[in-house]
Amino acid sequence: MVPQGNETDGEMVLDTTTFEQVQQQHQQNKLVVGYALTSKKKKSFLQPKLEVLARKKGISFVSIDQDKPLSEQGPFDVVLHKLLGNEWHEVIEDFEQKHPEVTVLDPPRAIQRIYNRQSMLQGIADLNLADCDGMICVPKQMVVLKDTTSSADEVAEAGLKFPLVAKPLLVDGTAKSHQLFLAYDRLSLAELEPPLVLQEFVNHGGVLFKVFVVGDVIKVVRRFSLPNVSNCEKAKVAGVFQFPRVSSAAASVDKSDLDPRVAELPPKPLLEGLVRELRNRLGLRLFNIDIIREHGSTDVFYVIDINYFPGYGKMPDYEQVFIDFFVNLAQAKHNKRQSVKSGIEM
Ligand SMILES: Nc1ncnc2c1ncn2[C@@H]1O[C@H](COP(=O)(O)OP(=O)(O)OP(=O)(O)O)[C@@H](O)[C@H]1O
Ligand SMILES: O=P(O)(O)O[C@H]1[C@H](OP(=O)(O)O)[C@@H](OP(=O)(O)O)[C@@H](O)[C@@H](O)[C@@H]1OP(=O)(O)O
Ligand SMILES: [Mg+2]
Ligand SMILES: [Mg+2]
Repeated sequence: MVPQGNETDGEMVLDTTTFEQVQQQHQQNKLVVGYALTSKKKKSFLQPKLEVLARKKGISFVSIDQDKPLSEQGPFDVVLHKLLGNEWHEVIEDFEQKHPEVTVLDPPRAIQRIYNRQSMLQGIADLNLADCDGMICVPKQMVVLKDTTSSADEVAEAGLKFPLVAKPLLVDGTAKSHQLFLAYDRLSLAELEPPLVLQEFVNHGGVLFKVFVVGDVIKVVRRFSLPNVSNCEKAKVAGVFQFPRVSSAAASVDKSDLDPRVAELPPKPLLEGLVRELRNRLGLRLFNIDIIREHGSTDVFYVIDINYFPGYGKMPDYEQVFIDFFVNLAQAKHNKRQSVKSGIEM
């Protein structure tokens, strides 16, 4: 039996499958996906439509009990996880080592790399994307670990131009790690709280492209972003200003309301090349990339952010995309088992 969704205090509860039932499903060659997600993520991702489609394909979602040893639960074919804290990553890492037969989405070490806004973007500017109909850059940036007062000189030495976006260095899932500021001048840097990265603000016409990745599948949506900063504004304004979180709004932007030069999606070959390279380099299968087009250009793009297991509930058709993804995982596992078996029989 596949777990049934119940509404309790507005929250989906999907953990009614018993240990015996999980074992039974596993023996019947079905795919069992163990999940360890924050309640917010559980609610946005494990929606009823996903559950219905999954049930039809013999895929079941089973809640992982964080208070019990992971190895004593399941057996799982896939472990899907996004929780706060390093402790959890240690648990998953240990589990991965002991259970190489289980697909862990995704490996903690790979996730940790993009939870740091410095290592997140490292290497992107050097990717080999020739013949991909465009150019991928990253904004110039530097890390400030302690004293923001002395960082004004370092900013000048590094050749960074104001205004600068100040972003908390570590993304730890808290609201604070998404609290960004725009600093217009040297003096204002003293008001910022390290550790952070200071990144050049790139004018991009107020539209951002969210590129969602699920295994081999790529889906792009447009979101509103911050407007351009004019030269006049740069000359007149001083101080630091907190960013509104415009780009994580639930709704995508309608293309018809925008200047076509701004709204045009990045070329498909460029996105495919970028995602292929990033998937391999980062070792992640579930992530999204925030990309902006340099204002006035048609083919120069900047990667400004990468997120692990982002808000897929906002990706069109995410339910079917995930079902296909899981079905392919099950098929690949089956093929592997068969080839091992025939190897033994030969
Ligand atoms: N270098 C930049 N130049 C121009 N705009 C930027 C830049 N960096 C960030 N922004 C704007 O600020 C928003 C938030 O920045 P960023 O995506 O890095 O933060 P975040 O907290 O990781 O966001 P998310 O909710 O996507 O995880 C971007 O979506 C974009 O609108
Ligand atoms: O809040 P949403 O569900 O939309 O998802 C957001 C997600 O929050 P959640 O993982 O707690 O859900 C964020 O994760 P943390 O960095 O805070 O870990 C980050 O990935 C955002 O970029 C996602 O928004 P998106 O960029 O996809 O619009
Ligand atoms: Mg972002
Ligand atoms: Mg982010």
